[in-house]
Amino acid sequence: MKNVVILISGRGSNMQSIVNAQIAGAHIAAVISNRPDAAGLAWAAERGIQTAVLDHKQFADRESFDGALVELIDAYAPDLVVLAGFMRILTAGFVNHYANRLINVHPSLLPAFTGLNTHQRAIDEGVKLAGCTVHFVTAELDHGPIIAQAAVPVLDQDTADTLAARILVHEHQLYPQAVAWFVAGQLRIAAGKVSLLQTASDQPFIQSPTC
Ligand SMILES: Nc1nc2c(c(=O)[nH]1)N[C@@H](CN(C=O)c1ccc(C(=O)N[C@@H](CCC(=O)O)C(=O)O)cc1)CN2
Ligand SMILES: NCC(=O)N[C@@H]1O[C@H](COP(=O)([O-])[O-])[C@@H](O)[C@H]1O
Repeated sequence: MKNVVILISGRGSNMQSIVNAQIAGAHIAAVISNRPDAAGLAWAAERGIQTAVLDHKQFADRESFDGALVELIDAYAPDLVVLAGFMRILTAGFVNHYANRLINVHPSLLPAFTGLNTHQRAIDEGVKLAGCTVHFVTAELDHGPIIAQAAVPVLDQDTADTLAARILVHEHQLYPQAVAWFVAGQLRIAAGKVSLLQTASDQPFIQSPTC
């Protein structure tokens, strides 16, 4: 079994999709939040998953928070650390400690729209395709090697909320799949690019815009 630690900051819907996927070979060792009021904590605890809070506001700076977060996470002997709606920029020290075993889901088709407020920015720019990206995390924000993406059409009448809701459906499919590939040892990183080692049991994973 591979130990998976999931970091959240709020409702944790992506964490829930990963837990509900019951991924073969994955043990959800803990759900950790930087926010004491994160709704995902109660959801996880109700299902017997260990939870913890490390409030970033209790620390003088990023480095001290990240150092304490590493200590907390490492207590669960993680093979994989999953950022699922985790809303803190992590220091290079943290990212390097979990090199090639730290992933994130970002609500845009990276490299477009790094950072926050991605859906409103996509609408404001008039793009016709938006979506989500699962990637390995590097020190440079939202620029790590891409594992998988899902594209979603932007409709004329879309608001940030309607677009977010449509993309979230795909996040909830893409992220558990990416975790399953990692746990199965099917992901390889070379020269900043991720390749998927297919296995006989794999369904062809079609990554194409949904129209
Ligand atoms: N070093 C890295 N840290 C993080 C990455 C990354 O790729 N490299 N991904 C992010 C996730 N993320 C987008 O997917 C993201 C999260 C948070 C922020 C941000 O600006 N956070 C602010 C606080 C915002 C808030 O509390 O609401 C901050 O940290 O000052 C941008 C992008 C996770 N970390
Ligand atoms: N930059 C990070 C970021 O914006 N992540 C986004 O937060 C939303 C809530 O996630 P959740 O429902 O899993 O908590 C998700 O759409 C996720 O892509």
